[in-house]
Amino acid sequence: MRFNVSLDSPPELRWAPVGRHFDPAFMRTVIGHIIDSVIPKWVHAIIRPIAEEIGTYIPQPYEGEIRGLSKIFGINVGDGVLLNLAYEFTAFCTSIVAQDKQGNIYHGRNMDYDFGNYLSKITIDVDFIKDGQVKFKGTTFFGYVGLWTGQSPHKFSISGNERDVGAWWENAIAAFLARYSPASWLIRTVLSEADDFETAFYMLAKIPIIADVYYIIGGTTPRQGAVITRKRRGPVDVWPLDPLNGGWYRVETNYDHWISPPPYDDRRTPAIKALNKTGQEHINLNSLFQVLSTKPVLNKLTIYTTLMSNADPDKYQTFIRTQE
Ligand SMILES: CCCCCCCCCCCCCCCC(=O)NCCO
Repeated sequence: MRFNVSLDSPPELRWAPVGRHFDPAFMRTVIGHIIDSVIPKWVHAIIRPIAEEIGTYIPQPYEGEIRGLSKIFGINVGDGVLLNLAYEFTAFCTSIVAQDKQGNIYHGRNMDYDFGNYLSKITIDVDFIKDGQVKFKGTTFFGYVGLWTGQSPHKFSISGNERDVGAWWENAIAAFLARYSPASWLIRTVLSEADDFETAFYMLAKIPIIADVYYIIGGTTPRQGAVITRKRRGPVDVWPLDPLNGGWYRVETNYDHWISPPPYDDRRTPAIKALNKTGQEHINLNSLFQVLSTKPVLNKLTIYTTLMSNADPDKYQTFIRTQE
């Protein structure tokens, strides 16, 4: 499903046209289920009242959008905030950035997460419109205002993958109260504000965030692609494309690239094998889709696959993948 969201409308009102396509009762079922499963009871009890004071802690447009969405769904705004901070160790994603022989950059990602039976029904592609133009695109679960996947047309694309966060809530809430950005909000902020690949890269590497993450960025010209491994206050590692030395792609799952993935969750090796079999001369959005469809890169938790080619933004496309 693809929707337009107008950045020229006030944040509190801009999601209302999308809301008309979803049943609020179904949304409340999804929200209740995820809150009960994901948010520790102690976090819910302590943070919900704080989260209700959202104007104090949350910058625009996120504050207004979460307030507006909570009204549409008929839920407590504190719950709306908490769900928008959700960042889970059960998220197992794969992102790939690759360059073909002509220097074109392709970027794809699988979003693997629990609750696929619900979340596949509220996965949406959004064109964020400013002054009649698409300012940026993104893929999200309706109600989740951050972006884990998005593109600034003709400039760059970004995906985010979870980095081992363990029991992250405590530190994340502390960092949030110190006004660090949630990792998915930083992706959206960069899509909205960065004028070029270099600025986007710098912002993703440097701006403080509330939890560790991998940012995968692709550009429009040769060698514009990298995996940025982040801790809260800055970069741990930057792993750029290096096509002249065989590095025509980078695969990031949920483990530091310089460490072997655990044998019980090795999606990296099958992805690398599939990319090598494809070859740089045959990489394009179709073959990238095939790589992202190789098991276990594609697995029972995969909710969606998004494909992006920044020089050709009309090709931005998301496929729902939920498996039986
Ligand atoms: C204002 C109401 C909010 C309603 C939100 C409804 C659905 C939200 C579902 C939240 C799911 C969070 C997904 C995060 C996955 C993740 O951490 N990915 C890490 C990157 O791969």
